[in-house]
Amino acid sequence: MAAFPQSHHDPLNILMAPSPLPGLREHEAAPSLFPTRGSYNLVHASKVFPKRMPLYLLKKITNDFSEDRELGTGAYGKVYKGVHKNGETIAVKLLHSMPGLDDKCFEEEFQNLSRLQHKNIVRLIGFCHETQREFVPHEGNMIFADSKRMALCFEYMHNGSLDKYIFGIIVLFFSCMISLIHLK
Ligand SMILES: Nc1ncnc2c1ncn2[C@@H]1O[C@H](COP(=O)(O)OP(=O)(O)OP(=O)(O)O)[C@@H](O)[C@H]1O
Repeated sequence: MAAFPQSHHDPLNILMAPSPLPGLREHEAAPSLFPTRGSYNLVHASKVFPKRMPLYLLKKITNDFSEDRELGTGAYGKVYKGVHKNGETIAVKLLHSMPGLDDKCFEEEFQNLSRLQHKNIVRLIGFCHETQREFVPHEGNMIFADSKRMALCFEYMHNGSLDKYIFGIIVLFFSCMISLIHLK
């Protein structure tokens, strides 16, 4: 049975988690993302299940996906540092719109990532899947069209990604080799 209810009327509903979330009793339902009183721990709350994060919130915490918040670029999109007003930090991967990345593909990827829970795997803590109406250039004119924004939010890794370490180790290895050759 699908973990998410499918709706043929509203494509955004395909990612809406039922309430209360599976495995939780009514009084244990995951708290809202938005802090209502005191500080709210984004990362802790998402230990229950990745949460829907509205686009406006992701824009707010990434300074509207500004360049100075870019952490890196992968095959599927850019990754931004999102800093919540309470100081919590997350990594927001804003997916490129690309052929083949439809709602079904996004949902499958989301389901797979949600199931991955291991201390050595960066944890998915939220997602965003929204359609906005906006002016876009089209054949020399500006037209009003639907634009889909999809993002995946992960725990922020303070030390960056493993590939930087591997690259660092390779550089260190070759510098040592060159020093040894010079000593000979
Ligand atoms: N959770 C994170 N915390 C901090 N930095 C991150 C995080 N995730 C990604 N990054 C940064 O963003 C860069 C791009 O990450 P991304 O996962 O998009 O691409 P990738 O690691 O090349 O994998 P792929 O393109 O296959 O998805 C990484 O190299 C890293 O520097």
